[in-house]
Amino acid sequence: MANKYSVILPTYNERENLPIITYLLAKTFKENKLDWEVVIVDDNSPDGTQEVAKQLVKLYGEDHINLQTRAGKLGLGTAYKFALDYVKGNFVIIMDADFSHHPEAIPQFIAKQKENDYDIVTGTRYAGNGGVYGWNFKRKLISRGANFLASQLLRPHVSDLTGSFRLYKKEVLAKIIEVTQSKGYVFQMEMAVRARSLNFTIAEVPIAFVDRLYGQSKLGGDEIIGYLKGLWTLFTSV
Ligand SMILES: Nc1nc2c(ncn2[C@@H]2O[C@H](COP(=O)(O)OP(=O)(O)O[C@H]3O[C@H](CO)[C@@H](O)[C@H](O)[C@@H]3O)[C@@H](O)[C@H]2O)c(=O)[nH]1
Ligand SMILES: [Mg+2]
Repeated sequence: MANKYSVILPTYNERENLPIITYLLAKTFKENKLDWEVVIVDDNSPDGTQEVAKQLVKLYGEDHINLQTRAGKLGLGTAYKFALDYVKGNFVIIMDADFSHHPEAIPQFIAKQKENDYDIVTGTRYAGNGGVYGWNFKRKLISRGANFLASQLLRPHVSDLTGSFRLYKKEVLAKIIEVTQSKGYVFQMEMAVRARSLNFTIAEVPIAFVDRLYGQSKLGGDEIIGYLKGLWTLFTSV
């Protein structure tokens, strides 16, 4: 059976970004002759993201764009969990909808996965020629601090624990999600830690993370507190 790649795109107020990211995803998959779909999970964004998404379903067809909606903002972690039920591909790519994760890296993820039939390929900003562009000092410090804390407590096997541009075998993602409890941004870190305890193989691809062009980040104080709580729970339980 030929491989199919399902991209899960969680959206909250991504009206401007969604058409362009979808266009670039479609272009990348077509150019590389890959079977693809995008599962959009929109949490009733007040900016009208859903109206834009409905137009995209018409434009690209239901086979390629699957719009799923929830009644309100329920968090990034639960969006992936929710989307998994609708995924038709045997591989799943999770990424942000705001261009911080660029579709052009996807062929590299796929090539890396094939090198050794890896279970997971994760993008890293903190190894090789990876990097972060456009963030202010405070945001860089939060991300570095989150990774440093986690690296001290959890001795990770990946260089970017909080990044969220990743490729999974679908059944691997399902097994990890089954045992992952976090609801917010901390989800990414917990998934990487669970992947290790379940003995899945992980490879890394350096990525350039560029801050969003349109709209605002949804990372707030409550997410940071959620991260610290999640980190502590993992430290004391894994
Ligand atoms: N459906 C849904 N989508 C959400 C929610 N919260 C955020 N999103 C979507 O999730 C993606 C990431 O959100 P951003 O608000 O752009 O995150 P960021 O601050 O740029 O954070 C990035 O860096 C973090 C630290 O490295 C990452 O943990 C995070 O995943 C992301 O890559 C975007 O597509 C955004 O619309 C939510 O509650 N529900
Ligand atoms: Mg972002």
